[in-house]
Parts: sequence; structure tokens; C-alpha cells
Amino acid sequence: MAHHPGAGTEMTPEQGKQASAERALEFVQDDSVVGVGTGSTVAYFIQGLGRMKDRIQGAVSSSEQSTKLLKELGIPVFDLNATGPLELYVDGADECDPHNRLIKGGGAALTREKIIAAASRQFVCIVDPSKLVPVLGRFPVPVEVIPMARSHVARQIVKLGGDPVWREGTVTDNGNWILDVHNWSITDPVALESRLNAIVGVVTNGLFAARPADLVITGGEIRA
Ligand SMILES: O=C(CO)[C@H](O)[C@H](O)COP(=O)(O)O
Repeated sequence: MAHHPGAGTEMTPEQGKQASAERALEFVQDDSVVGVGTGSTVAYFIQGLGRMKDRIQGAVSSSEQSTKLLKELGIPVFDLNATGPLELYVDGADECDPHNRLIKGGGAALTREKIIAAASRQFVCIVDPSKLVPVLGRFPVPVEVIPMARSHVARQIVKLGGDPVWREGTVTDNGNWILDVHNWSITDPVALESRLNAIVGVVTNGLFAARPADLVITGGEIRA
């Protein structure tokens, strides 16, 4: 049974993540294939899916990390090409603005996350209240790049006013690298998402603005 802390209840960020993940389980339909994101909040959601695994067909996973957790619990993991569009995608975020626009990719899984979000009818974002911001941009925007294009993309990002820092040592599940873009005043996230995507060598970027979350659960409460 999901636990919904009441208004004013003091919660640690960890309890906030767990409460949001538990609440998201209510959106899982019987006999469905569920899109599953990546991160510590999603890890709680996967635990919950494990408890109801007999009621679902399985999952489509956004990362090797989530695939491992799903398989450890005996939840079948499917290829998105085999399932077609999904009813539900559940994922966390690094930042969330009042319009449900997000920055994601702290865990470097942004490309597969964006693909599954795009292929799903409903994107439910699960966060703890510390992720809510009035304006996106405190958290650096991750940009996944083809390795040979790293310097070229970084120079183009500087021209757009950002301060790119190579996340050295991180290789994405797709074999690419990450630039984290700091010190950006993001006035129009939809336009910036599109400008970044237009730089040759960029695979994708962590702004989820053109396709924001449909619903945000924060600390277990559905945000109106
Ligand atoms: O975008 C992500 C991974 O690429 C995660 O959703 C984001 O980093 C939030 O993670 P956590 O739930 O651990 O705070």
C-alpha cells in the first residue's frame, strides 16, 4: 500500500524520492510494458515494480543500470523496437520548472530517456521537492556528443553563451561523451533545446522542454 505523507510532513530528500516512486506505481496498468528511467528515484520505482511484476508484461529500460536492477528482480526487459509506443514512462529529473520542463542527464542516460519519453503517451516525472525550481539553469545542462566532435561542440556552445565542461571519464551507454554546460541563463528552454540539437556532433541534450513531463509527482504529491 502506498504511503502518502500529508501536507507539512517533514521529509528528507530520500523519503521524498521514495514517496514519489511509490505514488507513480498507481499509474501502472495491468498487463502493460512500462517505460523505466534511470537514477536513485527510479531505483525505488523499480523496487515497487518488482512487487507487482506478475501484473505487468515487463519494461523498456533507459540504461544498462536500470536494466540490471530490473533483471535482478525478474522483470522482463524489452527492446523498444519490439514493443511499439508505450502507455507510461516514469523517470526522475535533476530540475523541474513550473511548466514541467526538465533538466535531465545527471546520470548520463539522457538520450535513451528522451527516446522512451518521446515514444510514450504519458510521462510521469518523480522527484523530491529539492528538484523544483522557478527557472531552469541552476543544474548544468548535459549534452551528449560524438567523441570526435567534443571540442567543436564546446566552441559552438560558448558562442551560445554557455560554459561547457567535459565530464571526463564518463562514457554513455551509447559510447559517447558528455559536456555539462554551466552558467546559462535559460530564458527560452524550447528554443535552446532546439539550438543545441542543431549543432553537428550533438546526439541529444538534457533539456526536456519541447516534450515536458505530463505530470510531476513531488514528495508523493501529484503537482496540479
Ligand atoms: O536524468 C537522470 C539520469 O540521466 C536522472 O533522472 C536524474 O539524474 C535524477 O536522478 P536521481 O533520481 O538520482 O536524483
